[in-house]
Amino acid sequence: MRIRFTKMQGAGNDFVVLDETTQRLNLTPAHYRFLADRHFGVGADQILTVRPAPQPDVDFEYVIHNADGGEVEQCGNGSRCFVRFVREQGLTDKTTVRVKVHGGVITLQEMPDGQVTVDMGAPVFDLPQVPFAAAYATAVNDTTWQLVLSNGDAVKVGVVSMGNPHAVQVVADVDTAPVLAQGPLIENHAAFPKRVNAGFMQVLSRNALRLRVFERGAGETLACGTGACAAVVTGIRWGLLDPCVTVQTHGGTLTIEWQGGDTPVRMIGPATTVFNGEITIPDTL
Ligand SMILES: N[C@@H](CCC[C@H](N)C(=O)O)C(=O)O
Repeated sequence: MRIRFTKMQGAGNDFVVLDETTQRLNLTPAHYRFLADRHFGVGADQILTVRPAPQPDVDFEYVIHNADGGEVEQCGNGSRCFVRFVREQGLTDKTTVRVKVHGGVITLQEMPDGQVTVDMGAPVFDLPQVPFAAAYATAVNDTTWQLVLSNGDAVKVGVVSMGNPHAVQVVADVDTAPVLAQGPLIENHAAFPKRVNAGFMQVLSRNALRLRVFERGAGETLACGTGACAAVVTGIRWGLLDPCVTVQTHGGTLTIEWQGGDTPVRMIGPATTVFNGEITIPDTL
């Protein structure tokens, strides 16, 4: 099967974007893994598939698959690339677009300077909704949990859903933080029945932090948009951050705003088309 795709990136978190607005491609998890493969396919952290609106109050739906082929609920950097894609491909001329993803409905706005602003909705702390199984952790206080990892490390995390699950910890220095050692152990910890994205944040000031995220189903990425939202929300709850924070990642900078409570998290960041292409998916997959 030969398919067209667009390669995009947002702060270095990279995507293969597929257009299913007129016809379904009927791809399998093996096909998504092939597209994401950096040696045999195109290479991407996630595959984004754009579909027609499934309900009257949105403009489109898009579906997210991680590099491991699993379908997930939300993708912050991907959502900015999604809106750039539908505008560049002539699928809409709106600058404000509402889209349904598995994790809810989000609103995106392309700004005159090319940045994209996303209303990510309110963070969810209700443990069953994250989902988080508290029986496998120890409560430190109302907003902090201690997890014991299978290598014996004990880590203190904030747990939040931004449509997808996140566990965030504070580290002294992201450059030396044990992201690759602890990331997979946190991702697969029994407290997270759907696995989790593991964030490591270094607080620089009340308005700036550095962040690395070991993503569920993708490993460490250059940036994670929902991870940036989760880190800022956690830092605000812990009294470390003010409502507007610059998040520095290995792939670029995002601005995250949250006024607390049930208010939505706002994310501002870049979205770039890298190239358009065609690829043959082997029949053997
Ligand atoms: N890179 C994304 C998050 C993609 C999904 C995540 N790996 C998950 O499994 O929830 C972002 O920018 O938010």
